[in-house]
Amino acid sequence: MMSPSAQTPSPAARAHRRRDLSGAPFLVAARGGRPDRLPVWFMRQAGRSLPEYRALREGVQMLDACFEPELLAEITTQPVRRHGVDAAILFSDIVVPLRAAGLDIDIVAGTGPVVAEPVRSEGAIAALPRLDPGQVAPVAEGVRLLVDSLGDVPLIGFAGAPFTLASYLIEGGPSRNHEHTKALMHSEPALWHALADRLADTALTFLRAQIDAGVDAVQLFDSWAGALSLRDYREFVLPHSAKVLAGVAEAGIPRIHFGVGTGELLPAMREAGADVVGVDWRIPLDEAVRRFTAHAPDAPPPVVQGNLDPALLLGSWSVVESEVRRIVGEGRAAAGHIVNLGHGVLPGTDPEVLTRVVELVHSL
Ligand SMILES: Cc1c2[nH]c(c1CCC(=O)O)Cc1[nH]c(c(CCC(=O)O)c1C)Cc1[nH]c(c(CCC(=O)O)c1C)Cc1[nH]c(c(C)c1CCC(=O)O)C2
Repeated sequence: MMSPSAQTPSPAARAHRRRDLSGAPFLVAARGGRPDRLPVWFMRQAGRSLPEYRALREGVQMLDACFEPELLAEITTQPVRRHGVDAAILFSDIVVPLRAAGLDIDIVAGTGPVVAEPVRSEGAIAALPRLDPGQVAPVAEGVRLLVDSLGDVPLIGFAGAPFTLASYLIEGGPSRNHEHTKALMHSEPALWHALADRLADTALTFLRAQIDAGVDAVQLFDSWAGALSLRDYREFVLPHSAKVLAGVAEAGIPRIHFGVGTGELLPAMREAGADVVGVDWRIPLDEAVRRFTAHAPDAPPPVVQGNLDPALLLGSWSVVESEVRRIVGEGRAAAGHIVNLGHGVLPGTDPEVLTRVVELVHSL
């Protein structure tokens, strides 16, 4: 058995490990092209909707699973094998880098991330541990296993954006109104910016580790940004998300930026530096394109991802089919369209329905 250093190529060598999948439909569309078939994948495609996921996770804590290379690689691969999607997304979580850095944060099943001590003071922010790339080495190892095993299916890495991460830390767990976060943002802006900047650095370190290990694209999840006004988003959030997206630009791989309830924020989210913007189900894709173009007429034509309402997958197939056809039609207004849901797969979703959506999209 070679020593780890002999097995682990240098970051430069690892960066060259990236597969040449430039012809893959997901990457062609992400770069604003028209592939020979419409690409489709699903946010949270790995997860409790799959019996094989539930079997594998039996008795394994969520965050422990995220630090076991072979396990996270298998979980990532399950939806690719079952549905024939055009991209894999790394099985991880937005709180993984915080846990890796030593923060006392956990995931409560059915609820989400919970921190022992909400982060609301200058001292608590200063005490936040900084992430060392070595602390996410098991995730990077999982990426390398996937790069070697996924064949021509691109692998998407991801991180949580500063605002969404900050909300979990400040609120102490999931929050409907993010009131403590907004209060701190407005009453102690210097403190807010210090926290958001620290979280931007954490996201950057986590993404760079995934990129060096060979992911083909990255997605920045700012899931809860839709809670903000455009004014607050631009003042308090955009600069920090922009730091993350700019920080990974040199890798030359597509950067997807996504949030929920972001209809008013979409042009600003693209301005933050995204190559692709993920759109939720509340706004038609052609309307989203109109907003991008109105906001930045001289920018390159936008690439969009989405935007089927995940809840519809639990209803009748005839509705799903007509909605997918509508979304594909509206997506033609963009330079490139990656079909996806408008948010993650809901746990009670029948996996067969997801497979049928892939077949339908590939037939259009
Ligand atoms: C907000 C957010 C989180 N984590 C994430 C986000 C942004 C994506 C989104 O908005 O849906 C990122 C994430 N977390 C997970 C994925 C799936 C990755 C993949 O499909 O391979 C993704 C993309 C695994 C997970 N992360 C989590 C699960 C459920 C854990 C389980 O299996 O019990 C999974 C599969 C836990 C988690 N983690 C988080 C929440 C809110 C929850 C609870 C979800 C629930 O219980 O309904 C925080």
